[in-house]
Amino acid sequence: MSYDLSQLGWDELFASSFRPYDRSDTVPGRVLRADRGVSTVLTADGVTRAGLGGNALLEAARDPSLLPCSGDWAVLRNWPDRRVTLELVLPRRTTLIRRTADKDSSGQVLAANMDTVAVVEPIFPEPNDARVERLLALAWESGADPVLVLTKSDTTRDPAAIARQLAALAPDVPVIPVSVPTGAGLDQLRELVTPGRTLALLGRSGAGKSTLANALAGTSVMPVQTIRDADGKGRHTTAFRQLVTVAGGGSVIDTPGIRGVGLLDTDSGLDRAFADVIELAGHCRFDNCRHESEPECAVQAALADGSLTQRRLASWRKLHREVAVESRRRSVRMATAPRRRQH
Ligand SMILES: Nc1nc2c(ncn2[C@@H]2O[C@H](COP(=O)(O)OP(=O)(O)OP(=O)(O)O)[C@@H](O)[C@H]2O)c(=O)[nH]1
Ligand SMILES: [Zn+2]
Repeated sequence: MSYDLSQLGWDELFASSFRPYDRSDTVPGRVLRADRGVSTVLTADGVTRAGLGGNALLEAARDPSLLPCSGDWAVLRNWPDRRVTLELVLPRRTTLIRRTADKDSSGQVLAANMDTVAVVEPIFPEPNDARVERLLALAWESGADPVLVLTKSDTTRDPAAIARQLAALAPDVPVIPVSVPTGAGLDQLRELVTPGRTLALLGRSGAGKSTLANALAGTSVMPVQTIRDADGKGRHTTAFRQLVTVAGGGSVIDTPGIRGVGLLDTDSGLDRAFADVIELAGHCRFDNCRHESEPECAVQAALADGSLTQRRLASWRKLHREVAVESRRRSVRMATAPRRRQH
């Protein structure tokens, strides 16, 4: 089998970062899934399983976020005994990364090198505004283009009305209601997985990510949970997660259904996700306006005329606080890390 890697997004830029490692016993490949220590990788010769090589282990010890993840392009090395090792993760162009509970961790990379991140939120049960805002901040932060996908649109009479409501929480983000059983909205998503393009799906467990990935891929390559709880929450039953190739080119990365996502310590994603609030704040009389009781505060004015909701402002403040706390934690970590290493 010979696979054309350009269908998966391999281009001149990735090729040039591979070149220094290009030897007779190395090949590039894209990570379909990464389990502890073993990655499933698609190369021009087909799918192969690779353990972590010495170099990759060293890199990961230095920075765990450099462990391979779905979507990574990597350097594989073929050994004379037919073993294959993953030696290096090539620099990522975009990275979907969340803060983990482990406070020493540099964050968990959920997916890499996607062009688009779909925040996947079900229409049934009711979409959760705060979750959508948080996931959109994470999606913006990744460097890829976000879209908001509202799944299970067949479960409500007027999905367009719900899409309009949610559009207010998603400035500059296309909102696409979809249904897998009826096929509604799927064509719009297919445009995001044309040859060379990668779409990552991000959303809570039961949101309908695997169902969507399967529908886009064209064949059922991932087991989908069949049990739907009475509350519509579903159960986390799928452990088999990966990047799937779409017939005709392109790929979809299905990320694990996540309960909570912590934001890391940068706020550029947050600023994009709350572009409406940032825009308003730019019109306040004082540069350092706290939007509380200052005179000529554009944010307070928007609250008064109803163009901004108290809920959204509170949500923005909450996420900002979270990022600030994480930022302080991180600087403390950085200050103490070298000392710790000496012991
Ligand atoms: N009616 C309807 N049900 C859907 C649709 N898409 C998904 N579902 C159902 O929603 C449930 C959850 O779908 P999954 O695709 O497993 O959700 P997931 O986001 O992958 O969940 P995790 O694997 O836990 O992360 C399943 O019972 C699906 O059959 C849809 O468009 N319409
Ligand atoms: Zn203000």
